[in-house]
Amino acid sequence: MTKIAIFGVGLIGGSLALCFKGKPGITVVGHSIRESSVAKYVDRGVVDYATTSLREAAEDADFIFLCVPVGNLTQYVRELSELELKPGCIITDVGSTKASVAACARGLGLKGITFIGGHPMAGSERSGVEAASSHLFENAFYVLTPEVGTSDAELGRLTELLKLTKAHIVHVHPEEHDEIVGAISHLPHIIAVALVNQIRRYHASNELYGTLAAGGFRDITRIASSDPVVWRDILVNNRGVLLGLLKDWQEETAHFIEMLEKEDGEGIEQAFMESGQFRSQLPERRKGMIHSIYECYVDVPDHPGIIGRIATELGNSRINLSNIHVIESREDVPGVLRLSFRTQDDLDQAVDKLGENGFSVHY
Ligand SMILES: NC(=O)c1ccc[n+]([C@@H]2O[C@H](COP(=O)([O-])OP(=O)(O)OC[C@H]3O[C@@H](n4cnc5c(N)ncnc54)[C@H](O)[C@@H]3O)[C@@H](O)[C@H]2O)c1
Ligand SMILES: O=C(O)C(=O)C[C@]1(C(=O)O)C=C[C@@H](O)C=C1
Repeated sequence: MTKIAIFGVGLIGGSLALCFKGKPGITVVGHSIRESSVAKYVDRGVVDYATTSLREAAEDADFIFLCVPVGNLTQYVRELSELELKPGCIITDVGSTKASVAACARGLGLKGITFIGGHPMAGSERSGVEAASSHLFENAFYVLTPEVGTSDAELGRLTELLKLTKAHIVHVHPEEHDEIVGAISHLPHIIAVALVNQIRRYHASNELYGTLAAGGFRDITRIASSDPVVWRDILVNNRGVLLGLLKDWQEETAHFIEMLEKEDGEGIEQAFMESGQFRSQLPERRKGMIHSIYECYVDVPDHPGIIGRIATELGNSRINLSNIHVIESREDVPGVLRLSFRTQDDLDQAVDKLGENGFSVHY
């Protein structure tokens, strides 16, 4: 029996657990520091069993996945290195930064066990085990950061196991990872949050800002709803890289200020042309968990029963709703529901159906 221990069964840990659980010869144990979380992991059927005991989860595990916020990773690697782990045990992590955890493991000079850093390039603005999905990693890239001394056999064992995620494994050096992922993931999160907070301030004196915010604003700001603690840790951990990237970002915005001051329409056109060309060349991710792509928003009067009514309308028409999320439910404003579907067809049918039933639906 292969025992896999998952520390932190949230969005990423829970999704990995779902990829492994129920596969022949595999037992998945979840670890949390909180009793209530342990019960939740088991209730939701994400793991075979769960415990708050670090020792019980780790001691006879073949693989240990650290899926806690980046700020807690090195502490776990240190604590695990002090335990009597199963010989050949592989410890890996899923943290969004790689240099610090790799340096920590390297510094410990682990004997009889191996640390291989990891980072699945898939996720969501949602968090917690409630958001976990066995499809999250399908067709995504999954970075591993093996060291010079990592044996091919150990790397092969982890790679073989990760086939269950249906992700594509790539090997990247930890420092190079942090530079690149800083640019394509961490910087965009900062920009999204800064933009939303800028508009939030304008909205405070005129609510039309929020009311009129449409597709463009929503498209660029989805990730501004990401988990504050997870992102605090990522940004603080990768601050060296990010400070450099933010200086470059200031240059980008300064360039726009200059073009606007000079009424340089040609320059603006050129900037849009170049960005559009580059973006269209990016490889398209044929995502397994496509539900987040097919979404619409429904304005709903704030009264009980409306979610049930919408779900029933769609169910009666055999339209498969994959997720429903209440975005705003204060008493003094109309609520907004975000409905997610797995296919464009389901989305189109839902928009028609809800429109026919008098709901105000928008993308
Ligand atoms: N969210 C994403 O899109 C994404 C994508 C790839 C990798 N990651 C990385 O995955 C890791 C987990 O992120 P997530 O999005 O699954 O977050 P999450 O909040 O959904 O899950 C985090 C888990 O860690 C536990 N936890 C929180 N604080 C803890 C602490 N102090 N000690 C022990 N456990 C603690 C939580 O109970 C939860 O089970 C992070 O390192 C993150 O950088 C996130
Ligand atoms: O799709 C999202 O919501 C994500 O934020 C996923 C995302 C990203 O920025 O692409 C976020 C953090 C990760 O470490 C990897 C992937």
